[in-house]
Amino acid sequence: MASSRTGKLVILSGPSGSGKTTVVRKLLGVAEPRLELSVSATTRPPRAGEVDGKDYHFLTTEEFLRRKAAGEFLETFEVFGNGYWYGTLRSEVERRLADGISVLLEIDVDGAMEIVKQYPSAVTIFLSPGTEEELERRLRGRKTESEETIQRRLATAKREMAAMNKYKYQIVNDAGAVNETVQRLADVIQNDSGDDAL
Ligand SMILES: Nc1nc2c(ncn2[C@@H]2O[C@H](COP(=O)(O)OP(=O)(O)O)[C@@H](O)[C@H]2O)c(=O)[nH]1
Ligand SMILES: Nc1ncnc2c1ncn2[C@@H]1O[C@H](COP(=O)(O)OP(=O)(O)O)[C@@H](O)[C@H]1O
Repeated sequence: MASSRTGKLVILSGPSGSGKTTVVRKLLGVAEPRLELSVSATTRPPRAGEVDGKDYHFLTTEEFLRRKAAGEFLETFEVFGNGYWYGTLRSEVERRLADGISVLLEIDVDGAMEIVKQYPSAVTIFLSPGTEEELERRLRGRKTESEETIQRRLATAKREMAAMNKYKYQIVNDAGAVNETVQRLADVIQNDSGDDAL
């Protein structure tokens, strides 16, 4: 039977390397009630092991801009100033919420604030890596980026950390404590009352 209640919209942000992908993978398995991930669209190339339609919808810039013009996105953002676009597709979010299924968005700070304007009761969570040193260690440990990209991401991280108090919840993903972080996320999402985020 379809639920008469709409699902919760959960927004998770945090600097690149804070551990979003790692904790979200585990969270989807344990969250109650059911939580599904919105797969974003991007024009950046896939990393080794990333699957189209699962990690992202990988689009050409032409296709991305065509769909943007057609109004298919809730928000779009050119994240690192390097020409790559990211965006949340309406088709990933609207139907599920109406069907009573909660949806998780893993998006950057600017995108998050755009969405909150449209969904003021969204559950907004900022994931922080603890310290700057820990963030740098994780970015280097992942071995997926060039030195230039790492430096750019560290600079962006400082700007993003400054926005953390715009989120309803702040969670530190302590080194070696992934399972604890996942549990805290699950608790926050389950217990949020739906009061407006701002
Ligand atoms: N605004 C917006 N940001 C997004 C979206 N999808 C991903 N991002 C953000 O884009 C940034 C870069 O993501 P990605 O290239 O996968 O790198 P990662 O953060 O290191 O995994 C991260 O801050 C994501 O949260 C989206 O649909 N909209
Ligand atoms: N709590 C943690 N302690 C130590 N390392 C972590 C923790 N969470 C994530 N990592 C590692 O840090 C790196 C960045 O995590 P990732 O999930 O890719 O971050 P993001 O999606 O935010 O960019 C990965 O190599 C991951 O295994």
